Amino acid sequence: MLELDIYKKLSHFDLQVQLTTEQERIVLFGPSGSGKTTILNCIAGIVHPDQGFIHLKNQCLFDSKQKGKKGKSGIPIQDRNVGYLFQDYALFPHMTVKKNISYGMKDQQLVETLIDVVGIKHLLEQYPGNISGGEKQRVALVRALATKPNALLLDEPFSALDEKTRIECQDELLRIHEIWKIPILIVTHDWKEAKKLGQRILKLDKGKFIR
Ligand SMILES: Nc1ncnc2c1ncn2[C@@H]1O[C@H](COP(=O)(O)OP(=O)(O)OP(=O)(O)O)[C@@H](O)[C@H]1O
Repeated sequence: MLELDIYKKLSHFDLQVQLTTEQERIVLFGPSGSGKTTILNCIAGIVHPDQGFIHLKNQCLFDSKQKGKKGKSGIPIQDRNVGYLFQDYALFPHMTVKKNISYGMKDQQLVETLIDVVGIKHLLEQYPGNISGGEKQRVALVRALATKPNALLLDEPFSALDEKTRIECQDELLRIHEIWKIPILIVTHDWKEAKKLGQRILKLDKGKFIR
């Protein structure tokens, strides 16, 4: 379960959102600069809310009411158990696909299942520089999940891909979520993608959810 209630002063407006979910795929949809990435960054621990709390699976990631570190910056990024997938893949270029995936891997059996579901077995010995954008994004997805996160954050994960590859990656994400039920937050600008992937779509404008 993911539960958050956060407030953060941004340059042009205040971000103020509340969200509770068990294991849904939630799409954050809104214009550029409305605060979508900041919400994901707060959950991941890259930026810190000014006030509020974030709880994930019985763990308090951040709580401004608590004294000390947890009240200021929350628990460190590496201890949050959150998978984060960016638009630009962020694979380690000097490591093979296999090494990239093994980095931080917690469950070998699960990783082997994911490699099968996503269909990247033939790429394991390749380096990121030698594989296509769609392949990189599949590898990055498996790598994000290999750490067995309690939640998955996807920031415009498929926007750089061509239509066909995008649809394939979306389908793979849906398949993965079927076998592995965790909260997934997806940022997208594509309404078609939002409707396909989101079990709930939250529209954001100037830091607030709107109807
Ligand atoms: N740490 C910060 N402190 C103050 N303001 C910030 C901070 N991070 C981002 N902002 C501002 O907050 C607003 C929201 O940024 P954010 O990146 O969350 O938007 P977004 O909805 O993800 O946009 P896009 O769709 O273009 O990626 C922007 O106006 C940005 O300049």
